[in-house]
Amino acid sequence: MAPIVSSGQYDYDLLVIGGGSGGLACAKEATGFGKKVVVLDFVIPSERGTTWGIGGTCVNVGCIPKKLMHQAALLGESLHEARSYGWNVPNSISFNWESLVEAVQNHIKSVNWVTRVQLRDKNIEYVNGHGVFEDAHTVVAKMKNGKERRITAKDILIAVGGRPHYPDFPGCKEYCITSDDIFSLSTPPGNTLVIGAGYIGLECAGFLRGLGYEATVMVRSVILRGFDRDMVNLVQAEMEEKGVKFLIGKTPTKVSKQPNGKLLVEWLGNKVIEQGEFDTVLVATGRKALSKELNPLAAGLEVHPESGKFTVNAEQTNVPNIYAVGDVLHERPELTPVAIQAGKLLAARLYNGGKEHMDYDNVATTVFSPLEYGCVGLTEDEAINRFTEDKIEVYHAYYKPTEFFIPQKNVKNCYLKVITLLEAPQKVLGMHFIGPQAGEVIQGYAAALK
Ligand SMILES: Cc1cc2nc3c(=O)[nH]c(=O)nc-3n(C[C@H](O)[C@H](O)[C@H](O)COP(=O)(O)OP(=O)(O)OC[C@H]3O[C@@H](n4cnc5c(N)ncnc54)[C@H](O)[C@@H]3O)c2cc1C
Ligand SMILES: NC(=O)c1ccc[n+]([C@@H]2O[C@H](COP(=O)([O-])OP(=O)(O)OC[C@H]3O[C@@H](n4cnc5c(N)ncnc54)[C@H](O)[C@@H]3O)[C@@H](O)[C@H]2O)c1
Repeated sequence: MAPIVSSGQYDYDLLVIGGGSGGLACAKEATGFGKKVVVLDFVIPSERGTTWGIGGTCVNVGCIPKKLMHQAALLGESLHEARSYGWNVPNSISFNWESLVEAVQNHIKSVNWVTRVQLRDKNIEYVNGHGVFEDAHTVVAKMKNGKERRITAKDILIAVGGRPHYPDFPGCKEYCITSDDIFSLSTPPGNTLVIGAGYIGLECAGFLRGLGYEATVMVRSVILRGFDRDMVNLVQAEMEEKGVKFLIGKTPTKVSKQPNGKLLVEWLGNKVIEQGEFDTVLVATGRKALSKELNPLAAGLEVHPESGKFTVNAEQTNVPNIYAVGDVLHERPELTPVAIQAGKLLAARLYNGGKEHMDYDNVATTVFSPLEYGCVGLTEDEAINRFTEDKIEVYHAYYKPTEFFIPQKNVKNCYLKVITLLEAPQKVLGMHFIGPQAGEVIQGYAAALK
């Protein structure tokens, strides 16, 4: 392919900071419209020293390894169930953590490699450097070997995502791991305490238990804040039946290492300090945007004082030639399809006369708990608050997967809840589904709410 030349006074038409879901989607689309594009991607090692290749959070330390470990746990469950379907499964089935990590990491490396090939094929320049603003059209890429490169561009896209947040208590950064480390952990995690009861906390505790490890979730206030309460209760019930323990209303205060190598965790519960011993402590207390590391002031960029994220209007920041997509946006869902769609639509609007804007409402999402919970639209409480109770109708259905009966699996946590609006325009306001493959199923309904 002939090299693409930039159309103006700058080195590039578009400079993308962050080679993750949103940045790569926008870069690939823009180059398809004949624009000269450069992508900067750089991973600062985690507190434990973990690092990874191009592709961002989803590919390296997010959706992909998480989904693979979730699948490994489901397979273990199926192996045991297979006996009741006539399979002669030996009594001593064993699991090897190191083999799983190797398989997962090999898959990630293949995705990293394919991404680099795609960038080369599409004539997108990839710079493995950490981008820092010098002014609104100039970014300095700082390489691992200390070298620097000044790059100018007409448009700049910020797609730097975020990294795990560490709560402030003694021993946290020193002894705890995060989702950045779990998928490449070289030794089995053993008895694990997961601090935080959001998506990551429940998903990690779920697959660790499924792989045979003791797993405890420490919950500061509520499990899965913002999700439908009836459904969350079912997710919790299912996880407890599978052996996950929940410590509710507890806040961690200290982690220290014992002479035997175990981690002693202290927490505040019922006004007294309680404690427990674990092999691994995984912190999953939300994520922090990597916006301040960009030196945003140098470009005149404003960040939200509380979230530290960028507030945008149609993905445009307060500086007209600088845009942002993905996890770095204030009050937008931190989800891969959201980052990808926003990046693609932005490129189409900037470089191909596109008119379509990103719709951040009614985004389908799934919590990959052992029994998956997929949902789209409003929760029952949100629907009542918005429309009042007499204007909505809520349909409840227990769903009994036939395949659960032979191995005598509990069917009572499989559930479907649909919330509808009775008055015009009479529509579905929310759909919530817990059951096998809920993640795949619910995606198909996202469009139904439009
Ligand atoms: C454990 C886990 C599981 C998840 N599971 C799901 C899921 O099942 N489904 C789902 O939809 N979402 C999931 N997510 C969320 C999803 O991964 C993110 O929403 C998505 O990756 C955000 O994309 P992004 O482009 O905004 O940023 P990212 O994918 O995070 O990419 C940003 C990139 O920019 C790089 N970077 C940062 N600063 C700079 C800089 N100054 N210069 C150069 N490069 C820089 C980063 O190192 C990174 O490579 C999960 C997240 C985690 C942590
Ligand atoms: N399946 C998916 O789509 C998926 C999976 C994983 C992550 N994600 C995305 O990544 C984002 C981050 O996930 P997450 O689980 O880290 O965040 P989250 O915001 O979902 O949950 C954070 C949890 O930590 C708790 N917490 C916060 N500070 C604490 C403290 N100091 N002590 C104790 N508990 C504390 C919160 O109460 C909450 O329960 C999510 O918002 C989601 O958008 C999506």
